[in-house]
Amino acid sequence: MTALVFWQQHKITQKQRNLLNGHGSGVVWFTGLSGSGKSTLAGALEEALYQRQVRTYLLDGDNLRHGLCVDLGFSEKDRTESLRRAGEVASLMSESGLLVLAAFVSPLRSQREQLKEQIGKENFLEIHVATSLEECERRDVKGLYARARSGELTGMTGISAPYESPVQADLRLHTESDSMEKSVAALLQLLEEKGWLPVW
Ligand SMILES: Nc1ncnc2c1ncn2[C@@H]1O[C@H](COP(=O)(O)OS(=O)(=O)O)[C@@H](OP(=O)(O)O)[C@H]1O
Ligand SMILES: Nc1ncnc2c1ncn2[C@@H]1O[C@H](COP(=O)(O)OP(=O)(O)O)[C@@H](O)[C@H]1O
Repeated sequence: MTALVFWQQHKITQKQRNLLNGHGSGVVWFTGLSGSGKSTLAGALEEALYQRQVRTYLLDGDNLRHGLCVDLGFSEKDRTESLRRAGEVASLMSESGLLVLAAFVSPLRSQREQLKEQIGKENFLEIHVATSLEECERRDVKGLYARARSGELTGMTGISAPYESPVQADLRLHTESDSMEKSVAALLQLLEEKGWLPVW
């Protein structure tokens, strides 16, 4: 069958937008159990970047599920589709020149590999928020673990659905031993090494 849609190559590139902004762009992808600290750390990093005059956007799984992914649940198939959509949005935002922070459980290695492919390895940093299940359950920020233990909630990541830790994350954060400030400093250093921060 002959193709019906064609890729339109436009003139202004990501690199040119980066030059205009004075900083690089890409996707900083936070993965970890519910309650591990993804949103908190991504939010703290975004504040630090704002102070450095870096243009950002924070994509949060919980928020996207109110709109773009409202039709999807938490089966493996639905999670994979939700992550694919989030990956497309993150990729477009990164191309547009933003430094995108993405906070999603993204539980399976195959899903994260897919995201890396979709977004492009050079535009992607994988951050593992490596908080133990015991600690996430102790925090139980949203009461989901209690509901999962009582049997009211099925398919809860870490309890009745799998979480596969990254083997080679670009950075692993330990919220049980390290302060938020220390984690944000490590993230900023990684972004500096990647060349995404302003040079001034
Ligand atoms: N079964 C189950 N498992 C895990 N999480 C659940 C579940 N049901 C609802 N929630 C809430 O949904 C948030 C995770 O959404 P994500 O889009 O990040 O998940 S995923 O990447 O598609 O796995 C997650 O947000 P965070 O706690 O911020 O991780 C929960 O608030
Ligand atoms: N060092 C730390 N870094 C990040 N979060 C921490 C830390 N210590 C305690 N917390 C707490 O852990 C909880 C993490 O919740 P949240 O950021 O919503 O996690 P997630 O987005 O992964 O579900 C918050 O209540 C936060 O205050």
